[in-house]
Amino acid sequence: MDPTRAWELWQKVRHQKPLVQCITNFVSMDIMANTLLAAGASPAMAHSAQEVEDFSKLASALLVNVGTLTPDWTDGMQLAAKAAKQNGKPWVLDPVGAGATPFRTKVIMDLVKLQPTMIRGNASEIMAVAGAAVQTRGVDTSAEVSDALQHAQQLARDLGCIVAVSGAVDKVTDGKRTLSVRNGVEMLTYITAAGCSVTALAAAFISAEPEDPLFATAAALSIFGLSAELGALGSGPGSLRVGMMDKLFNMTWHEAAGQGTTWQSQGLHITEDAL
Ligand SMILES: Nc1ncnc2c1ncn2[C@@H]1O[C@H](COP(=O)(O)OP(=O)(O)O)[C@@H](O)[C@H]1O
Ligand SMILES: Cc1ncsc1CCOP(=O)(O)O
Ligand SMILES: [Mg+2]
Repeated sequence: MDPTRAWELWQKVRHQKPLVQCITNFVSMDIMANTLLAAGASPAMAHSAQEVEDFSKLASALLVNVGTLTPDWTDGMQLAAKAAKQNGKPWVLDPVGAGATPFRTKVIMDLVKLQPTMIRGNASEIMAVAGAAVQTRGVDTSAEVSDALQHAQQLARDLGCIVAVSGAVDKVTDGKRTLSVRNGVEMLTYITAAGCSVTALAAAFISAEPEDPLFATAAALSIFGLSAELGALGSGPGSLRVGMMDKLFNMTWHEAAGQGTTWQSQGLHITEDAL
């Protein structure tokens, strides 16, 4: 696909500066908020059941992430998702560690019933949400994207939502069409909360392109991945975090289009899979 559309959507996000209401885990709060800010959105981390419904009126999108789950957070998650639906705001779910424990899986499946606009997880998380047999290790994947693809497509059809499976090549599907995103670096798997952050970025992108959440999700994954490619300084996860954040802030059109970089970057790389 021509990178122009993803780039223009990004500029729309920057122009609109959507407020993304984030109910997320303690590990990810900092990097997620900074990812949203660097890319041009506006984060607000607010999880109390006392205020999530009021926040929903202000926000352009909601992210729910179950990473560091405790029972006192689940009411806020449910209320926020219901309020987003009622207010016509997109909401996205990051089912961190789905399948790892019965408590976590039950909370996730109850949230899934509230019709998220998009679910993004790694391969084993998406397989667990789809009810497939998978041995979840924790929050990192124990499966390959190829193992999860058919489950993701079925899940998307069953729920009528977008499902994204991240990994070396990300797959984003509505159950009929599937997009592949070939951006990112393997070193991202050594940065905690990279997946959490890209899910939040997708919420921002979907709010700016609500009529095409499939493409908006792929665009967010592609931009996040390319920022990591261009920002990787080569020495390790610490510098990748910094370099990636800088590229989310200052990536140029030439870099997005894969032109004029000093190495072999192809730029934003989204393709549609053959049926
Ligand atoms: N092997 C890889 N090569 C390139 N990019 C990757 C790889 N694994 C994950 N990514 C990227 O890292 C980000 C987080 O994905 P992932 O590690 O699958 O999620 P999680 O952190 O939730 O387990 C995504 O943008 C994804 O595209
Ligand atoms: C390490 C950890 N533990 C609970 S949540 C969390 C962060 C997971 O982030 P990600 O799924 O993006 O790697
Ligand atoms: Mg994750």
